[in-house]
Amino acid sequence: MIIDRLFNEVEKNGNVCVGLDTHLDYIPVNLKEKYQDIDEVLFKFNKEIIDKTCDLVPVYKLQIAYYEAYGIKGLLGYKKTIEYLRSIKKITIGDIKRGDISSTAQMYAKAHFEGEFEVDFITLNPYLGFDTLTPFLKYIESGEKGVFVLLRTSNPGAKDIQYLKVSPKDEYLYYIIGDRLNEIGAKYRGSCCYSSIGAVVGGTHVEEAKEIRNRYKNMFFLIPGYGHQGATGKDVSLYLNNGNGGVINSSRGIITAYKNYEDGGQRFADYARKAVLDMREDIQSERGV
Ligand SMILES: O=c1ccn([C@@H]2O[C@H](COP(=O)(O)O)[C@@H](O)[C@H]2O)c(=O)[nH]1
Repeated sequence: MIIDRLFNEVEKNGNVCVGLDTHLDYIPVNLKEKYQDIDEVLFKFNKEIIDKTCDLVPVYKLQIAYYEAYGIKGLLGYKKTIEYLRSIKKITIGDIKRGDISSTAQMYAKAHFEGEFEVDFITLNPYLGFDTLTPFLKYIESGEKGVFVLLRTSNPGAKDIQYLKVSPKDEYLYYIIGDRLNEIGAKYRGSCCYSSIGAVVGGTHVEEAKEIRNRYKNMFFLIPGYGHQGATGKDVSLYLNNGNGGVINSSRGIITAYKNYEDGGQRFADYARKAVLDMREDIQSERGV
């Protein structure tokens, strides 16, 4: 199952998920000058970062907005990147945050679990209701695909809706979501004991971390918020379980790390590697590894 593959990759390579949120402003001028087409610029930048980090990380996440924003050529850059990652057997997360009525969700599933934009995991937004997840289940059942559903996000506005107290137990709304996902996900657990239905849990809020980790023992977490949004190794470690059970995303903190160095433009991929190594150490030091 895909979740067992991810679990094993984490055992081998640690928890860092490199976020390829590739804005053209993040790409050094010297690289942009070499290629005419946007898809090539995006892909070449991503490829250099992937080649320099793939022995250190279990998974890559591409936030699709960064590619959609550049139109057809941008999406071609997305396609080339995920194809490359899959060709070197790295696990891919398409951060697409979709969620719609089931007839439309069926087409989202086809779009991102088959064909030109095929990835291993996608992110979903459950706020239209749990029936919106149904079209994805046949892919999850095949063992080849998984999803991360938004549970409690990393942004300050998470408090606006996700923290509303809801009857009958007067608990935060995100627990209602989590409990139901846990039930649905029980059918799709791998031998690692985690389900291929995982959750997105922002690492920036720590007060409820222990409760969330304990309550959802069989749920694998995608944890954004490290670095640029302020979460530290200590914060994100609260969402792990013996060093596994989650991957921690950093996008700007890794792909723009080169901007802190004078020779960064020439060596952006080396500095991305350094940022991954520093992040791994920061997380592992919390476990005393
Ligand atoms: O709660 C959430 C869910 C998703 N994200 C995504 O993660 C990355 C974070 O980027 P950084 O540059 O490391 O801040 C980005 O793709 C978001 O869309 C999130 O931040 N929080």
